[in-house]
Amino acid sequence: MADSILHIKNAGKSRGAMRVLEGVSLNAEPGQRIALLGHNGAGKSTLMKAVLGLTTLDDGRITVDGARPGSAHARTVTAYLPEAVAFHKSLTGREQLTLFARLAGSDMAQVAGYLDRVGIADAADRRIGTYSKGMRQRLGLAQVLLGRPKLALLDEPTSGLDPISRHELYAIIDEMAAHGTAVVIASHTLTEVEARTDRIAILRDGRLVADDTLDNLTLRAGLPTRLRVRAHGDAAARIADETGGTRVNGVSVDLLCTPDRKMAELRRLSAMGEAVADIEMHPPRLEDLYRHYSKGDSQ
Ligand SMILES: Nc1ncnc2c1ncn2[C@@H]1O[C@H](COP(=O)(O)OP(=O)(O)OP(=O)(O)O)[C@@H](O)[C@H]1O
Repeated sequence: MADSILHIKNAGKSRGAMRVLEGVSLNAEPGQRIALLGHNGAGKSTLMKAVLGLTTLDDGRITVDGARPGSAHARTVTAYLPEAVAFHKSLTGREQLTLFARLAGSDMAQVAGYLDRVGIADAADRRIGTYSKGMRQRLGLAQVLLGRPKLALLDEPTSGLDPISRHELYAIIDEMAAHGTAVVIASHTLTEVEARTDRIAILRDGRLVADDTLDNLTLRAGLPTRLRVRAHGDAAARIADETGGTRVNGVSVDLLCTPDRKMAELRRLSAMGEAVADIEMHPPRLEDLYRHYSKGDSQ
């Protein structure tokens, strides 16, 4: 698409005899938050490195804001947060970020504001060698923010962070996206990306096996929704009998129904009147979808 910041077309790469990327096409538009998922060794880091210009492709083409990965323009508009951020241990957080601002030609007056934004203002004048992993991760995020990138690549950004820090990090990612940055997040933490991304891309053995919104992936997978029906009095046996569901405890019955059968099933339950006290719906989670797409159930 013309207004994509990141265009990946048919990316292919071999390492020795192994094909680590094959026919991968992916676009990222301004303001989009894309989760890049895949098992260990699926090719996520290789793809990110190719976008950063740190490794070359054997086939296909990548452009970043119209430029070649690794070119001066692509580097200016791209920010990268590696999983394990490495800094000069002897510098303070403020010195490191000021150094980065100078190198990147960013506004140095904003350093304090970014340190505050990521929650390490109090530790700004301590040496990075004394920081916890989470604090280094926050400093890395400040560095990403300071570059005001059009494209941010975040590799497992929440690893090493406690639950509150994770929540704060996603709030910052949301803000970046709201300001137009396209954010690609490689992650294994499905519950987080489920709620906080616009699109899910799944790599399996170097191939992209899914790339869509969570809703569309759910529809296409056709995985069942679980209906948990709570019975009134002793009606559970009757409900299980009439619906073919499974009794799960004294008063409830579980029914699995595909998306196209869901409304019919609800109408049938509703026609049972007083026998049904309550119905809880449990649609498939990203975890179920991930398993479906990454294990090849989709083909
Ligand atoms: N420098 C390298 N030399 C040889 N093979 C490599 C190199 N880097 C990666 N590979 C191989 O390429 C494949 C893809 O690796 P990659 O690191 O891209 O996967 P990943 O999806 O990022 O995995 P993880 O979730 O474990 O970080 C793997 O089989 C890996 O062994």
